[in-house]
Amino acid sequence: MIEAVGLTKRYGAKTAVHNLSFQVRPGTVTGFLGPNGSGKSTTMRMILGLDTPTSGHATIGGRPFRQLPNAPRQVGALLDAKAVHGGRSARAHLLSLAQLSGIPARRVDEVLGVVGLQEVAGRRSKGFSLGMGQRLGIAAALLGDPQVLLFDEPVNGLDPEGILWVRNLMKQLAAEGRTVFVSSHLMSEMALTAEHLIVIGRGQLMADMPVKDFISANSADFARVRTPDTEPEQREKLTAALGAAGAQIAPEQDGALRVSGLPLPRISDLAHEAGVRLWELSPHQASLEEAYMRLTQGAVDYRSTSDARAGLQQAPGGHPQQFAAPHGFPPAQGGPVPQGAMPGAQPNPYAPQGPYAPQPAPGQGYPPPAQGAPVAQGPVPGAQPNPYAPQPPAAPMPPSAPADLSAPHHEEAR
Ligand SMILES: Nc1ncnc2c1ncn2[C@@H]1O[C@H](COP(=O)(O)OP(=O)(O)OP(=O)(O)O)[C@@H](O)[C@H]1O
Repeated sequence: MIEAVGLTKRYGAKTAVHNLSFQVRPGTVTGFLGPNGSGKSTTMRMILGLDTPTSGHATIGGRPFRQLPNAPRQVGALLDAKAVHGGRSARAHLLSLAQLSGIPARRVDEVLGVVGLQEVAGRRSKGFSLGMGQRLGIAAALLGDPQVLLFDEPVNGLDPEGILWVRNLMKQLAAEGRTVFVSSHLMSEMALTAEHLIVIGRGQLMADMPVKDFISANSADFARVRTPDTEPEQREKLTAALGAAGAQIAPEQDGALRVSGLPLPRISDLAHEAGVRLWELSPHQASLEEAYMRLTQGAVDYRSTSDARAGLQQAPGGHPQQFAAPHGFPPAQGGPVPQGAMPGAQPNPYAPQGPYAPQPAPGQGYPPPAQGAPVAQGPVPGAQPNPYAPQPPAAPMPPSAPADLSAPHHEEAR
């Protein structure tokens, strides 16, 4: 199990991680989500002993990473797939890591097979594509057959076949009882891979719960309701009846209505009472992506400005901006939801609310959005990109015992 207790990291005036506490349990894939710059990589680096917390601590199996006996046999990590000596072949790179950790050379060929790089094992890694580099990084993480695995954006640059492979690999590793902690920006992928989520925004915990609870806590279920296209007065009658009953209504681009706040049978009854025929009445649940956007929209540091050309796309009979989706929220199925166009419609049903809306830290408001470009990702000066590097004298590696990879997994790391 991985545990963070009150983890805080400040870089000068910048608080990258603030008082973060969570546990990552074995047996499930735990997704680690947050907008760019929210502190995911910093948190992972602190867990792996590559960054020192300003306060708080992180443990793996109850011990700080640097105090783990033979850490590479217990913990595997992919932080930066580019942190590889490009002049070495894939096999030579893995062999050098294996030798440092007392892992037998035969394991190198095993992991090359697992990640599908056998054919190119003799090629220098500097000629590798992004996806091949990711596979090599995953191979390095698996080398010690560890019980605890951390992956920072493992599907970066992978093609659909590669993404499916990573998904199945993560699930398989978790099904074997391992602790799997994986960050990603691909929400649809996380929805398929993770069972549990830890979401941070501006370095602070925003949610720690099963994926299904996260979606229902951060999304409003809604109904799509459609009246006969040929009879616009039916749509108006229904809108009035539903509005009077307390529903929130927003028109969808294809002419249907998005209705929330009323159960489906009640919508049906109200339509019946108003003498309105329905062509469609269907239940919808928001996706993980919608729920995530809704939760984190107040904690995004880097936003694109809208394209001036959008102003040229005049909506029929309306102002161009009426068709702009709320900031940071994807268009609903079937197209963007025009806001404020219907009488009685909620202008923005996606505004943060409820217990999971982001809150500033005590005594510390959210800092204003950072100016300028995001800090480039990659090896941070002074940080060690390779968790398998020999430990400093303060935390000496124990003598490398001849590895027996068929031995039972180390319980203390679980
Ligand atoms: N070595 C450093 N020095 C100064 N600031 C840093 C350093 N490392 C990270 N930061 C800052 O800390 C914040 C968190 O960065 P971090 O890389 O942990 O975020 P992230 O969630 O992993 O982002 P992304 O999703 O874009 O990879 C950012 O504002 C970043 O600029």
